[in-house]
Amino acid sequence: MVTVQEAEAIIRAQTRDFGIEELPFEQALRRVLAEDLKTDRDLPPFNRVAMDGIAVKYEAIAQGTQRFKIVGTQAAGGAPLEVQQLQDCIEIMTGAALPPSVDTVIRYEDLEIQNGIATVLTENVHAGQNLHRQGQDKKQGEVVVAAAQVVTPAVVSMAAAVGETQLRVKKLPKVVVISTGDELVDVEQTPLPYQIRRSNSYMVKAALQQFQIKADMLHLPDDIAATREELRQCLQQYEVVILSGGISAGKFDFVPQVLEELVVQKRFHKVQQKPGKPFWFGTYGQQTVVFALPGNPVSTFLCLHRYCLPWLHASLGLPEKPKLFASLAQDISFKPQLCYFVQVQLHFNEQGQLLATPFEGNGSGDFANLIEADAFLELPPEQSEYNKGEVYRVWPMKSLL
Ligand SMILES: Nc1nc2c(c(=O)[nH]1)N[C@H]1C(S)=C(S)[C@@H](COP(=O)(O)OP(=O)(O)OC[C@H]3O[C@@H](n4cnc5c(N)ncnc54)[C@H](O)[C@@H]3O)O[C@H]1N2
Ligand code: MOO
Repeated sequence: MVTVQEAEAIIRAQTRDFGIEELPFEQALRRVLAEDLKTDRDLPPFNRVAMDGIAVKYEAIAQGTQRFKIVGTQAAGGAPLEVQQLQDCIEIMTGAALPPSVDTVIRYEDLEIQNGIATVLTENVHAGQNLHRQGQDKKQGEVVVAAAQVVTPAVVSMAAAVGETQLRVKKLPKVVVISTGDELVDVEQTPLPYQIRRSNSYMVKAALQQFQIKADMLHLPDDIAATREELRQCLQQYEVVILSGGISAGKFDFVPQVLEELVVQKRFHKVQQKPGKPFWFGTYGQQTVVFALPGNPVSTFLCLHRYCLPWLHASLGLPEKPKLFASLAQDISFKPQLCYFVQVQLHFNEQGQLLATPFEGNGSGDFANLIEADAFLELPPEQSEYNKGEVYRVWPMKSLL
């Protein structure tokens, strides 16, 4: 049996690189960017008018001019107009490129316009106001989106703005998610009184969809020959195999034995933790990584979030996420010499501290509890009493805000 930290390090040492592919930027959402995006022009590319109103020479305002003759109107997208006289102005719209002959924009709310004359109603006009200056945000050639980050809607908009219509992104691995056990029926079927619906595999598949991975699904009956044959094929076809169930001490728990027969190299079996103690991890050649997760749904869920998703994150070239910590909101005791991943609900107090209130449920079969729990708090095995106010690492399963 390995410790949680050993398991983490062993898995981390098996980080893979799935390569790079090119995609139209509109299809790249939630993929991991594999190149820096640079601007082809300054941002903004010209002195951009930020308010609808008039554009004037500030010199006229400084000399006390309040009435300006309107000599033209410039819409956004229009070529810049010329303003020659000090008392002249143009009407100009948000998004227009400020002509070089003017330098200050006064918004309509501070004006009265009659018969082609704009009268300034405020004393409060500053040189260069209401402008978004050329290159103020980024200079031409500067990196606007660094590689190794997830493509978000903001990244898509930036790709569009700089004309990067094809993006280099990290390739996704081919993944199969496998459920095991004769008690499980597919979700379309009506279970007999002693059967249940498969749910783990859908949970794993859904978690992978966050990375845009479209995993295949497979179910294995409690039959050693079928398990062997199906796993043999999966090891050839997939880069990641995620199983749930069939790995502990039961008479039909064939998975570890079959994996070893198929020369999957066992990296560990059993982790000093609760839930998820029977977790099995191995590798097949250089290509395939096998996560055999315990079947109890909370155990599957914990192992997926604590080990598989961070491995995937690293394999896709994303930097490690900052560690999060929370303060226990009440005492809790746990006697076994195991790292206890206790389910908690989280909230921030008025001092901005993150507090974790244990929300334990009925053990690793109680996945209804996961709906209301926000996170797992990682309580180290050296202790059996954990006191209110002590700070521990927290693994959120939902957005914190
Ligand atoms: N004698 C021992 N028995 C058990 C031990 C042990 O150390 N000695 N460990 C227990 C622990 S801890 C866990 S966790 C489970 C893990 O067992 P398996 O990984 O072999 O999982 P199964 O026995 O196949 O299933 C356990 C449980 O989970 C349900 N399950 C499985 N797959 C799914 C799925 N896809 N969707 C929904 N539910 C699923 C299954 O029906 C069982 O109820 O073993 C303990 N036993
Ligand atoms: O570790 Mo098992 O996952 O406790 O139920």
